[in-house]
Amino acid sequence: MALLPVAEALERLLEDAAPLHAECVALMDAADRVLAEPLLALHTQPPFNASAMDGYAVRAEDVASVPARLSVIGMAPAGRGFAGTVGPAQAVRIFTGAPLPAGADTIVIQENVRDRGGGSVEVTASTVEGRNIRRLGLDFSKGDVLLEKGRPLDPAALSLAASANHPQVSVVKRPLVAIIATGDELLPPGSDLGPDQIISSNAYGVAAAARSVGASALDLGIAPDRKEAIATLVKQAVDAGADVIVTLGGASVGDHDLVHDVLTGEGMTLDFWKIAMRPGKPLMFGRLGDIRCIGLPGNPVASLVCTQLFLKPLLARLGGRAFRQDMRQARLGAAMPANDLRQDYARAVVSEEAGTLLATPFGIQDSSMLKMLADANGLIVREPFAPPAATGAACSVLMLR
Ligand SMILES: Nc1nc2c(c(=O)[nH]1)N[C@H]1C(S)=C(S)[C@@H](COP(=O)(O)OP(=O)(O)OC[C@H]3O[C@@H](n4cnc5c(N)ncnc54)[C@H](O)[C@@H]3O)O[C@H]1N2
Ligand code: MOO
Repeated sequence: MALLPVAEALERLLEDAAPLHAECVALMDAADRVLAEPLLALHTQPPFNASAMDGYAVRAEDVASVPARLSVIGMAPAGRGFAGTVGPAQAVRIFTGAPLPAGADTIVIQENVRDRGGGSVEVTASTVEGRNIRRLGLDFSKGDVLLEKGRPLDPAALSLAASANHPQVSVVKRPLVAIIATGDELLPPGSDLGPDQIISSNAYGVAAAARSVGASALDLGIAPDRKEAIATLVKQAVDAGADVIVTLGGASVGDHDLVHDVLTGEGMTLDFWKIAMRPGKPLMFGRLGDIRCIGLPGNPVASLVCTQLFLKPLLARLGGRAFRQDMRQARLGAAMPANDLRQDYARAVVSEEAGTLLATPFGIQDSSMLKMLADANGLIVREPFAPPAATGAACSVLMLR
């Protein structure tokens, strides 16, 4: 099978990826979820003309010239409006958030009022009509579209939804990604390693990357290199309702690379396998009914680079979220040799020097080396067959953090 260009692979992966179905969640549990439909105001806010200050509700004409004597005829705290009407030379003691009493048109702040005793006050500074009043509907009116479909529910959006009287909201289901590691040599962190064994690391980074774009991750553990063992975990993933099954390792061409056979045996239709990319060549993609299956290469760096390039955009799309790689233009901090047919993603340290980004690739780019990936903050992207590039040449960088 010829190696598929990266852009084409991504296009095929995302081809019909649309937001998953909607579900209703309580507003208190809706943080960072994505609205599945526009959110409309169920009422008008404020629902009445309200005082914006602590002070006195008055008629502007009574305080046009100061000092002005007024008699206080009642009180209006927030939550308990004054039932009567403010007449000439009268005032109502009022507090922030209380409804404006009938007859009053202005709030004088208490700092500008002196208590004269016997229910009488003196206004010491003139106030323009309508001052310190929050008008009915100042914030929004019933029926207004307050938040668009696709909006992630950040703190301001959540409080707005609450103030528009929504106890729950319709949000896009979080995509569920089930992760299956494969390999006889793998043991979980914390194990005593035998002579032929290594620690299984890939699932941790893949799960974290999935969660960073709003997906839920289900780690199904490690299957040894036996078809039945891998098939058992694939069935568990299906039973768990996974939207995406990610396998780790076993995607290449070795005799123990069984993932393809198992997945097709379970009914997967292969879309593509092997792409023109380094690291990440053995990437596999197929569909098992509605479930998307991504076979990530076992080499740890390859699995995380493919996660960044393919899994994150897919999960974001299924979760109704926008996703964009953070691409920057930089100068090379070291010369790079001519490239072959695979698009290269070279781990690099990107720093800013006098307003220009400098991207310096690590000398060794072995795709087993996690320390170097953790030390890198960007990937220099080199097109297939790119000619040698000198220090200082322009380059594209995909920022990782
Ligand atoms: N003859 C060829 N050999 C290889 C090719 C090739 O084209 N022809 N491709 C190489 C490339 S590129 C990669 S990447 C690897 C990927 O192969 P697999 O996806 O089949 O991965 P495995 O063979 O299972 O494992 C490779 C490597 O990674 C380690 N590994 C696997 N899973 C994990 C895990 N969950 N956590 C940590 N490390 C893991 C595994 O022990 C191996 O060392 O194939 C090349 N070979
Ligand atoms: O994906 Mo493999 O590790 O290209 O190196």
